[in-house]
Amino acid sequence: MRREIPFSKLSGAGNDFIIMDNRDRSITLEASAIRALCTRRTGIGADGLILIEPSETASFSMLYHNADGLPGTMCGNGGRCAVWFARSIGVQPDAGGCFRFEANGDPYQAWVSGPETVRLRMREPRGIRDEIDLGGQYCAFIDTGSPHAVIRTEGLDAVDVVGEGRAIRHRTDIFPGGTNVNFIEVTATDSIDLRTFERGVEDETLACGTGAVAAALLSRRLGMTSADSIRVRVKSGDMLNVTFSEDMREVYLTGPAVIVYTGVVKAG
Ligand SMILES: N[C@H](CCC[C@H](N)C(=O)O)C(=O)O
Repeated sequence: MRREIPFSKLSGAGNDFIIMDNRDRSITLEASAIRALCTRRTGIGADGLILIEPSETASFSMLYHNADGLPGTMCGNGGRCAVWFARSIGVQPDAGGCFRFEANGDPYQAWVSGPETVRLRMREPRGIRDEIDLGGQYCAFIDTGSPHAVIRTEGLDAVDVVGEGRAIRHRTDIFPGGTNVNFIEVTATDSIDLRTFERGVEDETLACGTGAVAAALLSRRLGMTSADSIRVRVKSGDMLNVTFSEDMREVYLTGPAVIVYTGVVKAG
């Protein structure tokens, strides 16, 4: 039954999310309803929809859906926005200022590190592949909570992110579950520019958190950058920061998380 559901719309460096408090588990949304809410012009419009749910092991559980209405894998910007939203509805950090939540069965920790700024400790990366032949073009791959192919370019503005990204996203012969596709341009030994084609949104988004982490880690691993703290400028023009230990097991993503507006929507 359709009912009035309060929500907030958040932007994590331009990656935007509808977030709802479902700690009482009263909200049930079919994939088609989530897709309609995320559709721009006819819905609220967002790259994804997040439900904040109860958790037995942490302060809350983040249930993330892509704009296509289906549950997604980890969303880094969504995680940062979920923490900022949770704080706005009264969720308290521990004595050390740490917010603990779970997502996709993994534990996450986050801290408010500045005004409208959240720092998130990411899961250990997996599945690294340094060089994959796409047929005339090469990419690297890493799973930072979500699967990401990373391609180095020169002249990032001119790249056909949607056309090329979509083709690589569907190379299920190489990436069985599909993949997000990131195009990077190295701008300094500690900075890169990034544009991402997102699986589940099926379009270029203005930012991607797990993609920024993937791009930063692989740029360092493959010798394109040489710092352990990388500035990643995303399509919106915002900066994400990715900091990591030498063995890349400890990885942090930091960037803006802003409540753009709050409202009430009829859905269900
Ligand atoms: N935008 C997200 C990634 C969502 C992952 C999703 N596109 C998928 O592959 O399921 C982020 O900030 O990390």
